[in-house]
Amino acid sequence: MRITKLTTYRVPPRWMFLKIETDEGVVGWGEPVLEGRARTVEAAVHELSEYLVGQDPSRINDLWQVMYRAGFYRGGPILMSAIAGIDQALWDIKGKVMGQPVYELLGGLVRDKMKVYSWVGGDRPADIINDIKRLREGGFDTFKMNGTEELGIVDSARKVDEAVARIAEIRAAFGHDIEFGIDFHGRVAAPMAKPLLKALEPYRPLFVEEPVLAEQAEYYPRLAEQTAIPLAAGERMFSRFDFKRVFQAGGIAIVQPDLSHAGGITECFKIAGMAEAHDVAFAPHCPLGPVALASCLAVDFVSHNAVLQEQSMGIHYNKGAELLDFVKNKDDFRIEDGYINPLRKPGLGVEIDEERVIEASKNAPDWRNPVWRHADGSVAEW
Ligand SMILES: O=C(O)C(=O)C[C@@H](O)[C@H](O)CO
Ligand SMILES: [Mg+2]
Repeated sequence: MRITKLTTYRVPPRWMFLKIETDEGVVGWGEPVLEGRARTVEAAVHELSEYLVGQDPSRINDLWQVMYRAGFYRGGPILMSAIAGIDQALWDIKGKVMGQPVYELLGGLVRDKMKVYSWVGGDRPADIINDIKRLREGGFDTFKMNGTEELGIVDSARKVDEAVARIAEIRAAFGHDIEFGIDFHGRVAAPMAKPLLKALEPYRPLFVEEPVLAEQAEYYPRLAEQTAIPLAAGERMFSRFDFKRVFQAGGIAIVQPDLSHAGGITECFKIAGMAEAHDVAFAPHCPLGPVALASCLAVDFVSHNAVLQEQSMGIHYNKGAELLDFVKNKDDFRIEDGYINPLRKPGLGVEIDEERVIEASKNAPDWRNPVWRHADGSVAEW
């Protein structure tokens, strides 16, 4: 079998699908995308296709190493997102050729179902209580929300109190009948992470995500020393080589690589293993589409330390399309009592509605995250 063609489709809300075709008619789908930089990743995918067309798609490990190493420069969000989507599509092809779901090719199930969580509250954490009430009716009991709005490198006790008040309100409304992670989303600088974590401590969130920006990872062990709240990070780390420093330094209790940003299934399966060796939980980041989610699940179902899976149903970013709009086998993604079952069809287990993808790709938006500014006009982390 040989790879014959790579086709990319940018689609709403902010995703991109990759179709890899072969000379034997087997097709694989991937989701190479970096939110807000879809066209850049698209260019990277087509540059990398020079290594792929004419090659045997079954040699995923060799193709991965060529894509990672042969271009001299490596790593980072763009190249690793491009490699990620290509890797996903190659695993999809391999599973279809062998008539097996990807998790079988990785050694089989370690669990019967996977716990998922849902976002509440949007960019500016508001209306969280009603969101939680609505989603609980759908069987969810685990959530994630933004912890703050814009926050200065050093900011007021009032801002800290506002952030904490929202969390206190949730605990007052639901007690510990629900669990939630608080995403600092890179908005909190090191000087404010300390007081904010301290003030949140009494409410015992399930985790605090990106307590500081990934480029400030040296603060993770220091912050972990001062708080019992499990710290989580990973969506802005892109390979084993980024994560190894975090494992060596300690401080992170949950790693959250994104299967569409961190080199795909081949790379994230290895990251999950590194995490397990360090007694760190694995909870892939996935605010994206169905192929990204299916790729996460393929690794979740073979990783003992996989604990939680993000999924984007109803997420505030999904304007113009929802998680399963481009999927034919929607039922396979059913969430019951906050859990999702393995996707048992061969490959990644996603049946893409190609006609719908092609139609939607004709006027795909160039999604961008907002540019936030502080009161003084300086750029604020979004
Ligand atoms: O889902 C999360 O945890 C996020 O922090 C969302 C963020 O990654 C946006 O997708 C960036 O555009
Ligand atoms: Mg996040």
